[in-house]
Amino acid sequence: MAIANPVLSPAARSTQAPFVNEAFVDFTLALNKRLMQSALDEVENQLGREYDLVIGGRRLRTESKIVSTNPARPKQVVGIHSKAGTEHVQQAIDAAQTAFVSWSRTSATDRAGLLFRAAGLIRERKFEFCAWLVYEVGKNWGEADADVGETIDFLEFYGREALRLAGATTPIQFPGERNQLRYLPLGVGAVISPWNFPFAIMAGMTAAAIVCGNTVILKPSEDAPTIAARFVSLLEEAGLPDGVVNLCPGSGAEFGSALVEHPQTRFIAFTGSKTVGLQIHERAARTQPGQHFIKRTILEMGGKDSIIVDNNCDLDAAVQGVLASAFGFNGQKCSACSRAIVDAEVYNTFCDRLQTKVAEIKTGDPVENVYTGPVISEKAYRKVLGYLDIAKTEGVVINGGQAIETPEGGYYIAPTVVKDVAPTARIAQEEIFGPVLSVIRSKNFDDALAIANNTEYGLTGAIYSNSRENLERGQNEFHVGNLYLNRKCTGAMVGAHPFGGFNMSGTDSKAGGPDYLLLFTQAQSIAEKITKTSSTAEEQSDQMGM
Ligand SMILES: NC(=O)c1ccc[n+]([C@@H]2O[C@H](COP(=O)([O-])OP(=O)(O)OC[C@H]3O[C@@H](n4cnc5c(N)ncnc54)[C@H](O)[C@@H]3O)[C@@H](O)[C@H]2O)c1
Ligand SMILES: N[C@@H](CCC=O)C(=O)O
Repeated sequence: MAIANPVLSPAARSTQAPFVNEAFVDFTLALNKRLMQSALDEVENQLGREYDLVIGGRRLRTESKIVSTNPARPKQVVGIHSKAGTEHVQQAIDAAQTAFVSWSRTSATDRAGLLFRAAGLIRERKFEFCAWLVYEVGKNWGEADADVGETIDFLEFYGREALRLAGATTPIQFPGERNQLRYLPLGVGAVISPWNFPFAIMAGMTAAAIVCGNTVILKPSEDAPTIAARFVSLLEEAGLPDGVVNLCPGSGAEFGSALVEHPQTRFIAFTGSKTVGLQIHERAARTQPGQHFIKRTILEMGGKDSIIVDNNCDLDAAVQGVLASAFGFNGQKCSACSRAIVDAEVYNTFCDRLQTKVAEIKTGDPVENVYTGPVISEKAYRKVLGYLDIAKTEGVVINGGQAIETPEGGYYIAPTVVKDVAPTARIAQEEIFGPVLSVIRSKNFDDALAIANNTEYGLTGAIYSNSRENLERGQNEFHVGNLYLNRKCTGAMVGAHPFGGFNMSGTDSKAGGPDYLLLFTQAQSIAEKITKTSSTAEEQSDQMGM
């Protein structure tokens, strides 16, 4: 199915044009609403299909399956996926290794071209991909569009970045030598992705790896394999050679860890939880028999992100920013605000205004495009409900605090605000990854900064303040990878907000930034002495001082 979007971008952008972020779809326009509705209808007709593993371009069907279901209606099957077991690891590595021989020698222009064509195809089918995200992970239309838009951005951005890297030179040419600096691919790598940005993060890590000449085994989340399968098919349509991306949905603990430990896996690009990220870090560090390189790990992990609300700020803007950051996609973002640290002078007013606004949030089936939908799975639902029990002992619940039951049995939890939470309380320290916000009172700005820095994480943070001095102090003292001033702490844009966290939030890889591709390469420096036989006419005349 190809649903074109005549409003936004009728044609793929010129690859020569400077990068610009993909425009968001305006769902208030009747035409876009209609296009989205018909995409939802068409995708609904495709739910429940079977998808195979893709290894070396061949489809492989397994007995064992991963069944992906709609979190809003858990009985609705989105896709049935062949499940890679540990026995598929070697097969996938071999296919990737074979493909590496030619893909690593393919020009940067051709590799970037693949990304640009894929971006163009996704742009043409934007509503269709949004619909898949609505069904598979419960995003509302705007959140789905942001995920699809970010995917296009990653493809367009990394394509251009690869061309830029291909033109790298040494800062100087040493007299009498010809000096080169080349960024070579690493080899075969693992891409292990989470379910919460199942398109953008999965496709972004994959695209970055392959545009540098690497080949990969892609292991998407068990909660979102369908979007990955559709992405790999689209890459094939865009001209992906066999074996460059090998799609292996599988269990993280089994297939994922076997892949990480394999002696031929040269790098692991992972985005997910702290616990799994640290396990990967440890396993990858252990040298396996036959391994002759140090594995590289690119690990982006969880967050416990704070917004500081200063006593002199625009309080309505702060309420709005906290609400959007805490409850956008039900707080299921690593960047989500789960701690509002509010100055004592404005604390009560802030809590009252926030309570009123949160009470207006509509929760329901994302197909209807409501603000918040279900959490991803029964496991997540149970985990968040467990934290709601803890919340009742650690603060005063002023919104939500319970599940919302529906006839379809969706995993809904009411947007929850807990005030008077101590900075060291469990709900103020542990990543809940659901619609639960703790509000913490601070004595003054110093106290607010100390509280903001008191978790093991360091991903995003924001400050609402009208004091230049405090905003500047925040820039020096609020220790997070992505700091936002007088705006929400979610919604990083490719190119503008390179994304990645400090401390236990990860290796600060800065996805969507100018340094990201370097992580997927090894730089080689070549120096050739200029001799009569090796030099060009120009170099010979330079040598002779002409
Ligand atoms: N920092 C970021 O950029 C960022 C972005 C998105 C999500 N996240 C984080 O991701 C988490 C939510 O995603 P999730 O629930 O999918 O995370 P997760 O860690 O449970 O799973 C992530 C991926 O790792 C795989 N996996 C699980 N165990 C493994 C193992 N032992 N070895 C190898 N792979 C294994 C999973 O199958 C999945 O594909 C949250 O903590 C969130 O903060 C971080
Ligand atoms: N990049 C996203 C968060 C990704 C993690 O979940 C944001 O900026 O909100």
